[in-house]
Amino acid sequence: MGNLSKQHCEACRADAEPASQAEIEDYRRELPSWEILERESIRRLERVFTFKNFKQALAFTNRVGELAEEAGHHPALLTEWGKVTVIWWTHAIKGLHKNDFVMAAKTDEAARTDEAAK
Ligand SMILES: C[C@H](O)[C@H](O)[C@H]1CNC2=NC(N)=NC(=O)C2=N1
Repeated sequence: MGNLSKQHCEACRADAEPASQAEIEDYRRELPSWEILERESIRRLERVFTFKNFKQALAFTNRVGELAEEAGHHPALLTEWGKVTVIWWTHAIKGLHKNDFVMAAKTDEAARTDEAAK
């Protein structure tokens, strides 16, 4: 297990460097369940978490929302019955920054300590 989840987000600035391909490959070794998808010409990190019901999915959504507020870095969250889709990207650079990988690792950690998440 690496240390991405223990790191902190830097301020999101429009002139921030996007993650390089080599960095992305390196970070993804710690994030095997995340996919990189391109939507509307923006690369994003996406993972689906599953739950037994809507209530557990909503509780996890709120936990991820708290992490986002603590970090000042915010995901797209789609809460459905038994399922939460979490998508990270950096609005300021319309792409992937190290912050997104740090937040994906924090999301995984939240799921690991959440009995209900699969
Ligand atoms: C002012 C405020 O910190 C910025 O607008 C932050 C808020 N949260 C953010 N979240 C994400 N994912 N990308 C950003 O560029 C971003 N910018």
